[in-house]
Amino acid sequence: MSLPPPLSAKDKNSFAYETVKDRLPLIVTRIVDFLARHRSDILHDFGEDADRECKSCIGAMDKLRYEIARDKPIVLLGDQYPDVEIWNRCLQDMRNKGQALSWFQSPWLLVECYMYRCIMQAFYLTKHMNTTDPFYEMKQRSFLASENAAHTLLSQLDNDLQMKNTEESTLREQFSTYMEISLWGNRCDLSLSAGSDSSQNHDPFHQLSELKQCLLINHESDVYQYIVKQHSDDFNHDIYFDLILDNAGFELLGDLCLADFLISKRLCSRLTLHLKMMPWFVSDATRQDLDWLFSQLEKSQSEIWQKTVERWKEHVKNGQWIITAHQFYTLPFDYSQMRKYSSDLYTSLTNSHLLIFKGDLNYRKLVGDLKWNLNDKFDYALRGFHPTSLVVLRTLKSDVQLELDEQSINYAKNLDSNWMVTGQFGVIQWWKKPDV
Ligand SMILES: O=P(O)(O)OC[C@H]1O[C@](O)(CO)[C@@H](O)[C@@H]1O
Ligand SMILES: [Mn+2]
Repeated sequence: MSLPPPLSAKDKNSFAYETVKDRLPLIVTRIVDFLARHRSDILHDFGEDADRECKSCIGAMDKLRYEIARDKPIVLLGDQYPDVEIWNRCLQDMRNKGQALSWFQSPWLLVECYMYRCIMQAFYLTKHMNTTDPFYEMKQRSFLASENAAHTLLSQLDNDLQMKNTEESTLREQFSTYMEISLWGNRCDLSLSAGSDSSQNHDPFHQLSELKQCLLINHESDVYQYIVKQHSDDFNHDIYFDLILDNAGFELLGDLCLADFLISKRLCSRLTLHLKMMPWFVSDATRQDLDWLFSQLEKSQSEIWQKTVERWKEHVKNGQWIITAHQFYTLPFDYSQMRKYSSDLYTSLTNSHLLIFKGDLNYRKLVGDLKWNLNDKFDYALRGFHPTSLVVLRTLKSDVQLELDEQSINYAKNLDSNWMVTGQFGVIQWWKKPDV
């Protein structure tokens, strides 16, 4: 199988170059700010030892920034986190094959993942800060600034779920609505804006019809037909879905609304939510972010928020929602390598009827972050990652996209010359596993 080369910052006209040159150092700078702001609290709460650790984290961030800017070699990791061995083996293998290992010369996916892993290494090497999430303030702030939109969303969900014996056409419409709410929530990510505001201020339902024109691929009805078929093939059997989550905050809220809708309307009987095991790409959701979101709903004055979180906790308690975080999602591999490096995860996904992947990074990993042509086939780009049928809900924030027709390309280009990287456009792209 001949494959295109990986996206890389060595190509000076690429978004990868811009990201490694400007965006990544800015993200590291924001962590220095974060640490500097909290240093006196850390000293006060945990003493001199912790203060020294805070200083060492600041030093590690400065060093990281310098090494990125100077295109220094990528070196092996040295903390005690359980994934170190696999990371180092990957880096060592690349070195043995004579591949360049530096910030601007290596594949973009590798260096971008490596940066977040290096950030966490600095924290993992401390005694007092090894559970600190350097992005938590940004994530929480962005959710709190989206409170009105969150209220509108949860009220509408409450209405829709109260409706009993929903007609088929209404159910179909509601399915589209929650898919699109989840999709456009992906505009609210913080790594693209290097952590500055990305809150949702508008009525999310109102915006949907307007946003239709930004939807460059819409396979919603294929997905719906597929789900209906799963039910009609065997009325009584259990239907399992997996939702591979992306960002915390308003995006996560929208994803949970979709997950709730799918369970409550019995479109599936069990849904597994996949989180990240460590802070990742600034805004990606961890278990702590999910717990924090639940606590915000619980302590709210709003009856609807409280009722919603009660229902969500019930889904977890009765096993209809399974919450998990696998190490694979924070390794530098793309999804075609999952079977080799995390066969347990791959096998569990083969038991699912539908995988819903959220966001840009998941898309990059599905297609290997390679320099595909816009009209290349999505099926081909998956390179054998075929555990089960899948759909991606993604806004475009990097210069890779598959199977886009000429008309849509021209349309988007005319509206915005940077159409591939601003998050303005989105796709709902579907791949069906062939029947055997
Ligand atoms: O949260 P998402 O949708 O995966 O987006 C993260 C994207 O933002 C960027 O970090 C911007 O640099 C991309 O590299 C990445 O693909
Ligand atoms: Mn993300």
